[in-house]
Amino acid sequence: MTALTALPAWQDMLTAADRLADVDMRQAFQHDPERAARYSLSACGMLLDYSKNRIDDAALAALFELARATGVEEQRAAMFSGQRINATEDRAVLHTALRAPREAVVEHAGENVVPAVHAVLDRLSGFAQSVRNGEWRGFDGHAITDIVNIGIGGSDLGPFMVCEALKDYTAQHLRLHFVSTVDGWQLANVLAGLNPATTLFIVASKTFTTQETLTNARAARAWLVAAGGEDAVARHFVAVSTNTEAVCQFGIDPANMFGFWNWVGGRYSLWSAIGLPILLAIGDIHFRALLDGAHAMDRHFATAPLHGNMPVILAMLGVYYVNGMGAASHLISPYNQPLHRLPAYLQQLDMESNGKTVRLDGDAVDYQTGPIIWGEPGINAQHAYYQLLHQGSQLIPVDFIAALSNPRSSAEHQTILLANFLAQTEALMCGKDAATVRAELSAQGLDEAAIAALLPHKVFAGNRPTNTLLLDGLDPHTLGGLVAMYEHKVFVQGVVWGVNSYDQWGVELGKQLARAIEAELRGTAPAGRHDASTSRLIAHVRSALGT
Ligand SMILES: O=P(O)(O)OC[C@H]1O[C@H](O)[C@H](O)[C@@H](O)[C@@H]1O
Repeated sequence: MTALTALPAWQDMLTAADRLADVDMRQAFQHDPERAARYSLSACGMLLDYSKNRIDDAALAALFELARATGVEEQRAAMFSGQRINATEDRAVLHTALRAPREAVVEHAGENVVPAVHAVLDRLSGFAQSVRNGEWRGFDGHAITDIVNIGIGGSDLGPFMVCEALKDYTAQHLRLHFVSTVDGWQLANVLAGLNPATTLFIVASKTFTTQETLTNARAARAWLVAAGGEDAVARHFVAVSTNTEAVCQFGIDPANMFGFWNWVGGRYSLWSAIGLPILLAIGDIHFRALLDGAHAMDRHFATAPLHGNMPVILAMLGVYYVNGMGAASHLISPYNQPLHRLPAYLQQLDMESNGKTVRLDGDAVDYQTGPIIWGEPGINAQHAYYQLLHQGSQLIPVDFIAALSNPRSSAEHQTILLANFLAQTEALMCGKDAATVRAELSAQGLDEAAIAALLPHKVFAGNRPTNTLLLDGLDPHTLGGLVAMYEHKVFVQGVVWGVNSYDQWGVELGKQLARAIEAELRGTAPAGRHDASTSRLIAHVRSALGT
């Protein structure tokens, strides 16, 4: 038994989950007229209603006690104050410093990092402004029309998600493109529509060693040089990285490089220079509003008591379902189309952070950790996989997310969208019992035999948990708060489970093996020792490649 499962608060959480696994939430609402108000809170332009969960005051008390007992408050203070909580990489975790106001003081290794953060931000703003207003010219004197961000993982998902989410704030005259995969189809497809003389490439890589990114960057560079010569590189390539040496080696002038720091995790980096595509798309004022929104959530997370703390509430509900009720996944259901990349972004944020089975102290866990995060825009999902949510055998907690203000959508569209949004959480909780189904079928004139045959298929058990998040609008400030809220949710869960949410050793093995297989596929290395399946597949691929 680990220290975690031996905690009285852990046992109390399990007891509460046992007691409430089959609670009838409908009855809980009937018995407590204050339930919806009591289990709701507003912060940072968002209303969170978590009343449609299998909880009561005692269960919540156990969950907050578990957070306290596992040191969430101490670890939170340690993170904000720059302690090296990413122990396996011996690094601080200070993405919160990236959105700290200019006058704030955040110490790292005895130095206030905020002035350096703002110095890079100011440089980025100046550069973005010159591209946006056409002062920055390409090799033949024309202004930039297209920006291609070349990056993967945290150097792609965050900027891409935000650029999509804030489309309404985007400069019309600049087109953004994101190239991430080393399936050369993607780069070829993007470049096919572009003019080298008016295209700016951002090579975004924290480490500047990522094979996919460097392969794409080399190909893009060759494409540019073929049109504009070597001298064109300085006008058309900028780099975002923590690795100045590798940027120089690649052939990008450090004057065209924007740096950040190893205390910013890749999946927590959209607030840093990695956010350059966002800055180019939405401009300085809106980018700073995004940072301010995230900062407001940082303050909320740092100061609100656990029971009134959005990220803590969401995190502990998640722990409750994973460990108390066996939920294996968690669905993210945004109803605003511009949030279509939010689930993918949160997949990396959550699963790369908490998809671990070894605790920080080196011991194996004896409990489940991070759930599978999945999702698509909600209304499309209603017409696809919601069947499984309503009548499937899995317990799948859902976050329903929608913006109240949606200026580009007509009142007609918005009303229908929100009606569906609300109806789903109601249906998931209330379900439809046999008596109601029977009455409906009988009103349709079905005879008793037909009713008996159809009835079990049309019953909805209900009692399925959801959180409802209503955003005032899908604006930069609120989006910043929403993203920061999920960052902190992941942090809290990581603390409870005792894992290091800030490393990602699990992605290394595949990369290591790929290097060896790559040489075999090229025919530059003899056949290696593989399992029979892999050897046979390598031979099959080699014959297709003709090597
Ligand atoms: O920004 P980079 O150093 O190129 O890294 C890009 C991505 O690749 C890695 O494999 C990690 O799994 C991610 O956490 C990271 O965001």
